[in-house]
Amino acid sequence: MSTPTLVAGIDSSTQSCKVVVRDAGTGALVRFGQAPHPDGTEVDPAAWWDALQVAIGTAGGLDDVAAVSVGGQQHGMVALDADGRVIRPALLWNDTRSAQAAADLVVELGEGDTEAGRRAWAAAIGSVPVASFTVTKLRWLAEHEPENAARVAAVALPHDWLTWKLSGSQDLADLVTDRSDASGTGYFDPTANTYRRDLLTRALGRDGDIVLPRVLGPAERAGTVQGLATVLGPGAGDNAGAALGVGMRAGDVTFSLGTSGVVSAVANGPVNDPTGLVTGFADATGRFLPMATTLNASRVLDATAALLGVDHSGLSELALAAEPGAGGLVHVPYLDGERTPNLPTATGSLHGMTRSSMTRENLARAAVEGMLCGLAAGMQAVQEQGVKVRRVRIIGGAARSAAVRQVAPAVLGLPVEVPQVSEYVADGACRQAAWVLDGGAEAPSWETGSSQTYEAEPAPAVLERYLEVAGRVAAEHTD
Ligand SMILES: Nc1ncnc2c1ncn2[C@@H]1O[C@H](COP(=O)(O)OP(=O)(O)O)[C@@H](O)[C@H]1O
Ligand SMILES: O=C(CO)[C@@H](O)[C@H](O)COP(=O)(O)O
Repeated sequence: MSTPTLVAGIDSSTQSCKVVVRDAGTGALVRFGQAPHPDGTEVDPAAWWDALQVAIGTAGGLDDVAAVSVGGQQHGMVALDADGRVIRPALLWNDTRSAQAAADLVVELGEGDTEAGRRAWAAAIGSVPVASFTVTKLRWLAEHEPENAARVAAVALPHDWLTWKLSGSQDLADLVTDRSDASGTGYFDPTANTYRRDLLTRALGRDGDIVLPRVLGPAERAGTVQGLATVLGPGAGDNAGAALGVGMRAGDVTFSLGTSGVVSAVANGPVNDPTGLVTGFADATGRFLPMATTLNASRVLDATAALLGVDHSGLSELALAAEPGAGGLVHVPYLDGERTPNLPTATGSLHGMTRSSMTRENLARAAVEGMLCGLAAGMQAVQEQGVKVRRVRIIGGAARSAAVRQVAPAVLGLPVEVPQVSEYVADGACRQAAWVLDGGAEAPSWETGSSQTYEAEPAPAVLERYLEVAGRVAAEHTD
């Protein structure tokens, strides 16, 4: 029997680094490794590199792997000096300190008119920047750390930087990225497929000498891993990686429940939503990936489980023992501020507390419902951009929760599919690596694993009540 050609995919996500090794021909899983990332919203990229080394080691190394691609958390600002050194810890997608910078950039582009600014940004880059976007972090740097801003010679994203590190190059000119991740910077137009250097200059206050990673095509080679023959793929933002991993087609909507909660859909044409609820990012195949992203998903369940002194299965049992609507308890889970809706200074709140509603079961249920309602609202926003929903699938760490699987169809009023547990971002990166080797017009098709469909009696009152309470919370946090 001949030895299979192996490919590897990396997901350098918020909480950990995962490495998946698969058979390039069939997609069968061969090896896996994972290592944790430090907590916090600013992280020294060296910690990602260290975690990647551990995860690669656990996954049996890359020596026998023909190609590898890196998927990674989007938007994080990796600022490099002229010698290729990291200037300061990277500000992550969930760091909200640049919220004022985002508001300023919007109003400036609108020449003093916020609504005009939103329209102008949506037309320029397909999205209205909020604190998550790299462009706002650069403005924050220019305002708060001018000595660091003056040293910036190149700006990369987490996946770009890891790809570069794997190549062993220290030359800024060798930095590469892909269209999906570039589209989350705030200075890339995914329709024209060009950087908007004017917007970068507007943010950083410096002229066009900053090196930006070259944007590779969906299956273009980025070189090889240092010291090995392993080909490097272009990589992708994690959500575009997941879309490739789960095999999303038009009409498929995916809920990714990791640290972030993401509702995404594949579209053939661009989306330019001036409300900012939907970001018009690119996917990893040459299409588009409209998304609505919250700052609060799996960690809402983590925090509630810790509060109740249970593990994830205990939290599920409690939540499923409560009635839909949690006895009137509504959890608006803005525990880390919020991005969609854009309420960076908001905090979480519990409404409807009475002596009868304040049970452990209702607290657990309200956390699950609150997290899902935030995403249901995101799905409505995506639909308002003309996306037709054929099916909804749930992936990511919190998709393992029995309560999430069973409550989601009730909250959404739709059946939901849960693909078999897998690391879909790393799987998508693997599939991209196989595509790079194969060089075909489309990514190679792999046998998809089984999935389970969950149905429930629709409970529209849960979302209605959540939206009413969330509207009041938003009003408290809006000037
Ligand atoms: N059975 C479970 N129920 C709910 N949440 C879970 C479960 N298993 C893992 N998680 C949560 O999923 C998260 C990790 O998921 P992941 O998609 O890897 O996140 P990220 O991509 O943000 O790093 C953690 O917050 C973890 O506690
Ligand atoms: O900011 C976004 C998307 O715009 C997030 O989806 C990040 O890309 C992080 O993803 P996870 O690590 O939580 O999966």
